[in-house]
Amino acid sequence: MAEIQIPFEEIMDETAVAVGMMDKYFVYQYCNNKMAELLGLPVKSILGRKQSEVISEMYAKSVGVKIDSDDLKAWLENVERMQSSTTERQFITDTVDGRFFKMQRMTLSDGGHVVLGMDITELEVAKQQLTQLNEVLHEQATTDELTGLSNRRALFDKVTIEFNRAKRLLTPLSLLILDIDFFKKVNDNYGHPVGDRVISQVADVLQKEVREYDLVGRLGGEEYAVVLPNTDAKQAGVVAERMRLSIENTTIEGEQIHIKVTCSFGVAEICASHNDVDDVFLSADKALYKAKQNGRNKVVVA
Ligand SMILES: Nc1nc2c(ncn2[C@@H]2O[C@H](COP(=O)(O)OP(=O)(O)OP(=O)(O)O)[C@@H](O)[C@H]2O)c(=O)[nH]1
Repeated sequence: MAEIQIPFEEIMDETAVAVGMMDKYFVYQYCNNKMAELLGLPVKSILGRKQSEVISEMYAKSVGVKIDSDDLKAWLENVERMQSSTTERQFITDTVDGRFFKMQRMTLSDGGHVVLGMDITELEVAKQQLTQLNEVLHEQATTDELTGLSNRRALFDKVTIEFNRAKRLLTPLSLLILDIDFFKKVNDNYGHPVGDRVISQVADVLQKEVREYDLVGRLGGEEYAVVLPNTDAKQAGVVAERMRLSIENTTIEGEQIHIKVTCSFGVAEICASHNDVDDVFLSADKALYKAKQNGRNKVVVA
């Protein structure tokens, strides 16, 4: 059988894979065009030189692989330590000019090292765009457009998480439900857009009154809920009273309009008789109903 001659040089020059070979002292013995492009240096300035020298030149000229460190010496030592301690490693590296490469490094039986790199920039960029898009979609799915507060769904999710945690850890958890009093009159007297502004400004007031781990959400219309982890009914009543006063003292300004509104609050702390989140909402809702019955602009604790 005739011996097959494989044109390695030709293949290496045409392949999309970056290929570099070093001996056991990390001196470059081979480097194809694609690897030279990855390192941002000409082939002739790579061959016969130690990896550390090549990396230092790359760093000094701000080309090739991005080195996220101010301490090049420590960075190099770390690279060589890793290269000596493992026989194979895969990782993703990015370059100063914004490309991404999936790298594979192998130690050969003679102690030499082979480094392969595949340009995956398109894939990485698509992945980043997808992540950003997911964040936007998540934001849209959980945020109330008018007020920027959490929407009903996100609020229920949060209450569910906190409900389960509180039951497990035996810590208190309170829920406030509040509703703007006689809001229909605001719409009737000033129109729907002004009504929207009122809903939005009340949301701002509520948001200012809570701690960072509390959650204010809009249940819909002119109704809101506030989740207060680690808070018993007495403390929640104090928060609700503070919110009630703050809203009462706020004037909503617009073109030639100065509107004052009040809110009624229902407060419920979770207790043994609450089997699920719906039970807590029901208790807070009943308290809110009482607040309305008792003349509005009131806080009623269940
Ligand atoms: N501007 C505006 N109005 C809304 C929105 N959602 C619901 N509404 C209005 O809010 C009003 C709520 O009225 P009611 O449920 O009768 O309650 P209320 O007038 O506040 O009376 P009480 O709650 O009993 O004090 C209705 O007129 C709804 O049309 C909204 O997103 N924007």
